[in-house]
Amino acid sequence: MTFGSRSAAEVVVHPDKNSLAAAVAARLVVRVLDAQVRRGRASVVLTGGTVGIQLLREVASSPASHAVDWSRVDLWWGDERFVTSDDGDRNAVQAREALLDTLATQGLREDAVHVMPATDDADVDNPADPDAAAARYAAELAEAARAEGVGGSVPVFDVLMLGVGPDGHVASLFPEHPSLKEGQEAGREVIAVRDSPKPPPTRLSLTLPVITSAEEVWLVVGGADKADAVAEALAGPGRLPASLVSGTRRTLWLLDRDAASQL
Ligand SMILES: O=C1O[C@H](COP(=O)(O)O)[C@@H](O)[C@H](O)[C@H]1O
Repeated sequence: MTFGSRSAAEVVVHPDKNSLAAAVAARLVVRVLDAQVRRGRASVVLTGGTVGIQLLREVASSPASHAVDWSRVDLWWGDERFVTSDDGDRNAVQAREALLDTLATQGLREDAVHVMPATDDADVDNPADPDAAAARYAAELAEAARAEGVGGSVPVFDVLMLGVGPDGHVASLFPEHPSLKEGQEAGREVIAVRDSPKPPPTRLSLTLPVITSAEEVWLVVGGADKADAVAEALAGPGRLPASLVSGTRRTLWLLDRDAASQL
């Protein structure tokens, strides 16, 4: 895979984490509606993390979300912790609790909820092997791309959301971690990350070329502990994975005032 064309970063600052989560939720509902009008369906890549999960709760309680036809939405994940499927550390478990259980009663199809593999999946040949799990998720992406007839190895992502760690990581792509370079050199869509600097140690992640293939990439960041990473990433491409992501049409940094305080 090659990197998509880069769009320039736009920055929107909200007063605090709560208003950030509510505003991103509203923006997400509109983006999904627009995609459905334009191409009949919508495909969203979810993130874990504090604000990433809080914004899902906001969607669940938003009257506007009833305007969406959830039976025509696909959900993917940017990264996942490679633990058992019921582990509360999993981004997918947190997302189900925050939003997806609600959307299941509003038409969201279970086969459109593309969770990343877990260590206890019955259909993973070697459940303990994160590389096999990464390959299986890559195959699921390729199958979706084939079904859409878009060519390439991943489907259209209308919007891909990311949190940013205080160290500048996005998804489970950590600065200077060997998996970052290895995944790219091997041309992989999904990588296994071992010895993650943030627990749990084993994770799965989309790679930079897949992330940058999304039409819109939204970096959703709240908190003063992220301010230095945000400022460094927005200064231009460099050491931090957060500085290397962009959407083909739009790159939005959605911040609270604390996260924006070093700009
Ligand atoms: O480990 C992870 O962390 C990031 C950021 O989380 P936050 O709680 O500091 O906002 C998150 O985006 C990622 O999906 C997750 O696996």
